Amino acid sequence: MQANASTVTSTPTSTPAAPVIASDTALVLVNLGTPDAPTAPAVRRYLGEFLHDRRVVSLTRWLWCPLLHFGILPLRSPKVARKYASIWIEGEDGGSPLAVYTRRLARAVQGQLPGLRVVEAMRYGNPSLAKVLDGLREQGMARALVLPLYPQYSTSTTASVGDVLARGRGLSTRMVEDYHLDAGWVGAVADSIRTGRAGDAAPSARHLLFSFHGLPQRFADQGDPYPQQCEAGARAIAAALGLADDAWTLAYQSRFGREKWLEPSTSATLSALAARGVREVDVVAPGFAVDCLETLEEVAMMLAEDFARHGGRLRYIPCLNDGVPHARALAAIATRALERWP
Ligand SMILES: C=CC1=C(C)c2cc3[nH]c(cc4nc(cc5[nH]c(cc1n2)c(C)c5CCC(=O)O)C(CCC(=O)O)=C4C)c(C)c3C=C
Ligand SMILES: [Fe+2]
Ligand SMILES: [Fe+2]
Repeated sequence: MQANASTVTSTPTSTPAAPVIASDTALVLVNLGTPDAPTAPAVRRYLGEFLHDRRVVSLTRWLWCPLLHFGILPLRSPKVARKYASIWIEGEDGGSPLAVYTRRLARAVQGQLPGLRVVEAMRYGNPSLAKVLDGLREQGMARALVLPLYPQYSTSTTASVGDVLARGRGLSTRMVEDYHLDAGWVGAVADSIRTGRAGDAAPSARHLLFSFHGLPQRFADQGDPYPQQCEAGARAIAAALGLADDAWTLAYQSRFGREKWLEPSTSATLSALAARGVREVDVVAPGFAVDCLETLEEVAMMLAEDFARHGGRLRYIPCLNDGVPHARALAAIATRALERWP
């Protein structure tokens, strides 16, 4: 079988999904990946794989490998492991939130698409995308529609998933490139914000901060469409909520390393809002399909504590996770992509 990796961009439509029945086709939901345990060795394994990807860090290996192996991995892994421990989900179906919610989301999407095999995979760590594709081929599947759980396209994330597909795994593959303006997804995020604000006396009196994962500015300078897609998506969600321009702000979080990253940063934006006398802020993170270290620990814990020190109250609005609106939106995106795949 000839491997064939090509791409599909999601169109902004809310057409309901017609039932898909395809016994030789699988839908693979791919997320970034996460450690298998909240321990320094497990975090080191995961970060080691992630930070060796040239799509993520393109520095020459002569410079980067010594920095990574003798500085970043030994110093960062124990610190980050403690952060994971603070958000780890206990129990039989437990684990890192990113893994748990991705697993549950795949089950929820499977519930929406009974005629199709739906599986989850991770770009780094387990279950590895390459192994999942090999397993599907061994089970007799001929085609895999790959849906990276990144609403906005970036070379550091989406294109890196494409790299795995381009290596060829004996399956015919297609990838959904982005869905930042998909009407079903925009509506689901807007509804989650409405739900978060449901009990408020004056829901739109609170400021809404869209916090997206950041990226080195260099990526944007080289043509990565990520910031434009974050802006367009946030504008569409704000419009769906009927928010005035001064009722919301967009910012970027999770800076890593010394390079200049996209601005403004979420933490500087919160300080500026506090300085302006804004005391009530809702933070939503529509770049993250499911809750993870960057939302639960960085935003809902650390940034909320910082904002409280400024006298404010930060309310974190959870990601869409494994909720039915999310599963429906992704199922509709996948269905339309399959309809365009003869
Ligand atoms: C140069 C480094 C990084 C780039 C570029 C980057 C882009 C990027 N990342 C996400 C989504 C996630 N990142 C997560 C964790 C994370 N990200 C980086 C670095 C870069 N990310 C690091 C080092 C880490 C690990 C944590 C840490 O050490 O601080 C996660 C959470 C994973 C989890 O286990 O919960 C997500 C999700 C996007 C969408 C993106 C580009 C747009
Ligand atoms: Fe190395
Ligand atoms: Fe990241």
